[in-house]
Amino acid sequence: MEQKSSIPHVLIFPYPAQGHINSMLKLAELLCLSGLHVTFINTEFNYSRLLRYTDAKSRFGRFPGFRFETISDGLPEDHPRSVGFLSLNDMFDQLKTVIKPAFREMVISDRLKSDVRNQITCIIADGILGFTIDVAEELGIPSIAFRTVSACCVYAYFCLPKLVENGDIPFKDEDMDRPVKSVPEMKSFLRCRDLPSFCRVKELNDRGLQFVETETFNSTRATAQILNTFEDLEGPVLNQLRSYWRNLYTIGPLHALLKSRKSTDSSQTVSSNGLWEEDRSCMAWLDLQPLKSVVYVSFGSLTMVNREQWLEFWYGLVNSGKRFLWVRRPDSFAVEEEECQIPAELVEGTRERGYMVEWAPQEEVLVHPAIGGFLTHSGWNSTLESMVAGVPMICWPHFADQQINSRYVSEVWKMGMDMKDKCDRSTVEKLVKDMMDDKREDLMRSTIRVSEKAKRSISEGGSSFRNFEALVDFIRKRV
Ligand SMILES: O=c1ccn([C@@H]2O[C@H](COP(=O)(O)OP(=O)(O)O[C@H]3O[C@H](CO)[C@@H](O)[C@H](O)[C@H]3O)[C@@H](O)[C@H]2O)c(=O)[nH]1
Ligand SMILES: C[C@H]1CC[C@@H]2C(C(=O)O)=CO[C@@H](O)[C@@H]21
Repeated sequence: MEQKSSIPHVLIFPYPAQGHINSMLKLAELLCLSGLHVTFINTEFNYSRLLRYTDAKSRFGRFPGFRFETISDGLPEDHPRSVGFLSLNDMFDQLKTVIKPAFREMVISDRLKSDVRNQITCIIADGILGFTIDVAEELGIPSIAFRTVSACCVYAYFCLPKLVENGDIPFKDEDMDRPVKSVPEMKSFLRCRDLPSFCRVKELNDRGLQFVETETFNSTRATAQILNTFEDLEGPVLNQLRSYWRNLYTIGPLHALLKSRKSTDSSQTVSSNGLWEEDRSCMAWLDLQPLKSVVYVSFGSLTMVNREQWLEFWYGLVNSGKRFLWVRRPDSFAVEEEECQIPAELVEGTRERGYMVEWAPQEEVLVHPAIGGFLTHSGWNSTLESMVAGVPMICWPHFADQQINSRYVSEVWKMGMDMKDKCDRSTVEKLVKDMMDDKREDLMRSTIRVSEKAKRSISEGGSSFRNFEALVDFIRKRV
């Protein structure tokens, strides 16, 4: 049996939003399976939802060296948190004024150590929570910045000074199709509209832009960095990133790495880390649908859709004549559903070929044999999940990294179509038909290629498999 004093104790702290908690919980589980002790911090608000809607407590309960801890985000219970842009700024405020001091106090005190666990030996925090690096430095322990977005997005942020110097941003004109030349690796395909949404500003002092730029450059101060991606997918950009981040571990797709590690343990299946209640009835509905016949529609955990957009998507899906499974989060509508008169043809088309849920077991849905395509907002987790499942995509990016992810999906990985900045029923209908019929053969060829590469990366001997082992080694050597 390993001595307590030699077991690393890792503190994991995600930005308090679904897309970040998800991948960092996967990492936590992988580290526990490797025998490390882990403390995982959530905000009280997110932790109570995680307990309500998932089996996280019992799943992690089987690791004696694992603990959940919570910090208040200081916001009232009914605050929308990260949903919508205004509330994003509220969260940025809370990070500075409430979360940062609470985090420091928790880590500096001896509270996290016990008879069976060391004091914290390493902090793995979200790559946009730079204050955690200061705390690690104060304690004299290593800090690892885990940026949960794509490498191509992070690289675009590192190019921000060049984008400003060359006059690419702030946007002066409205020509969103203007090619962007300041990111050398992307100059053959990157347009203004493909830059991460935080670049869509008229003033350089925009809060969101300053936040992502500051945090990106701050992350170079961490002892090491993690990305949920793989070498075969983003190789050229990763080479560039390594001039900023000398200790970069690419260990994705994390959900697939975890699944493969757990499949050697017979008691395990895919587990949810969702902050909404999963409606599993859609799995039974999928079981009744023909092979590859269903379009899965989901815009992640933060996207807001207005009434007009919602109706255009709905008409486009119904008019395509294809079957669809649509996730409509209860908090994703700017209007109350009762206020909307639903046209009879939509009700009828949905009854015949559609199914709607408020939150789905997405990882399981995407690998279901009935799924033929994914209409997605291009959040990074969804993109990776679709890649591994070998499902082509129609991308409708909403904000942040999604604008550049969707460009890579269509122009570089060629596993989908990008409908950014458009939302009309005829475009939706055409792209659904393209994905499911007219352009399917070509799309599937590259989709399968990417999927195979992803699976190879997490299999024994693959780059992410080896990098994860190296990461565990790195953490062990620093106890
Ligand atoms: O019904 C659903 C819908 C989603 N999910 C899961 O929720 C996660 C959503 O993550 P993601 O696709 O990354 O979208 P967001 O929730 O929007 O994620 C935020 O965080 C990501 C990681 O930083 C960024 O890439 C996104 O742009 C940002 O919006 C995925 O794992 C999905 O499997 C479900 O389980 N059920
Ligand atoms: C809350 C948003 C600010 C930036 C974050 C992000 C990132 O660049 O790491 C991606 O998606 C959003 O969830 C985050």
